[in-house]
Amino acid sequence: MLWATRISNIRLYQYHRPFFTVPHNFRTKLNFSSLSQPQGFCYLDEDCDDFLPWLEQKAGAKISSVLSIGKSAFGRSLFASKSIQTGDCILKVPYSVQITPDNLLPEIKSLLGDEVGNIAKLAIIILCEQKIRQKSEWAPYISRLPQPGEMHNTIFWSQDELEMIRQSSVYQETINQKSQTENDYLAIKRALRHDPEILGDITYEGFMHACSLDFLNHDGATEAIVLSDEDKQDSEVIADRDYGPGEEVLIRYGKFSNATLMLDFGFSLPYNIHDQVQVHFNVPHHDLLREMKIDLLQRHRTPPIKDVNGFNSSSESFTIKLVLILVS
Ligand SMILES: C[S@@+](CC[C@H](N)C(=O)[O-])C[C@H]1O[C@@H](n2cnc3c(N)ncnc32)[C@H](O)[C@@H]1O
Repeated sequence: MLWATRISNIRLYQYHRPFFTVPHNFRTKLNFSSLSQPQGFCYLDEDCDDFLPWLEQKAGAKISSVLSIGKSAFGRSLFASKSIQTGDCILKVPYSVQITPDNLLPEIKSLLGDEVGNIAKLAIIILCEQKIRQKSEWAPYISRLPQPGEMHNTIFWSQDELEMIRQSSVYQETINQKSQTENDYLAIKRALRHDPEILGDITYEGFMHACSLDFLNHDGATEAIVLSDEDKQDSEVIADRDYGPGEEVLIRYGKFSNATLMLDFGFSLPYNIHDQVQVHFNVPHHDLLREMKIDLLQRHRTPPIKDVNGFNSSSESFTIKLVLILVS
């Protein structure tokens, strides 16, 4: 599902997805952007030649007449197949070909308690479809999902790798996310214990992988938007500028810091205009400069970008864009 993304506030790829796997309440405005390929490389992905025709047949409507699926340094990507003008609708995806928690089979839905959230429900759908392989009505999408080794979100990092970021807030967020995923997995196993064949031998690793499926390459520096229209029941992508044939077209997952991109999507950007660092300070009450330090921190803090992870803040935690050097 080349363009599927786990879209949370966005999420999703983010995540996140023609045939987006989208928790319904996560459907939101998407911003679409473009990065020209300075190296001019655009490899068409012949393995995906049948994907758009399949999707259009399923939707009973044209999805895009100006995009092709290709490969770039970011993996599978979208390219302009012909000239595109600013304001053109590049992509129109009816809700009917977007996987959402509503696609969960009623017999499974009725077994799950409220504690199972939308991302976990999407994971169950993906696992069920994977289980029936070519019989799945989503097979052309499911078979193109990234393989576990291709995913670099921090929840897939080994403990040794995580140790390298222990000082960062991403470390704790990763631990929290792992524990949430494990709780979801156990809740699902409990709920389906009387019908174990529904999911087959679902392992925690398989579940974790399905939970993280996102599809769409990201460029954070764009103001162009795509709207999901509840009345028209579709999601549209509007070009924010002109494109020449062969230029890569990217979506903005959200105004995400590198910490969030690393946590949720497994990459970070060298120049990220939305980057932020959350710093926890402990300014002791006996510190003679306490007031001055707190005042400095208050004045230079920046409102944290509200993103999908909701990195926790406390009165002693400040989100800054500038590096402050405090000398006591
Ligand atoms: C939603 S998928 C997009 C499709 C993906 N390229 C593929 O081959 O299936 C998201 C993944 O694409 C890659 N990606 C997307 N945007 C990127 C970027 N700006 N820089 C590096 N990797 C990116 C990351 O691996 C990310 O986890």
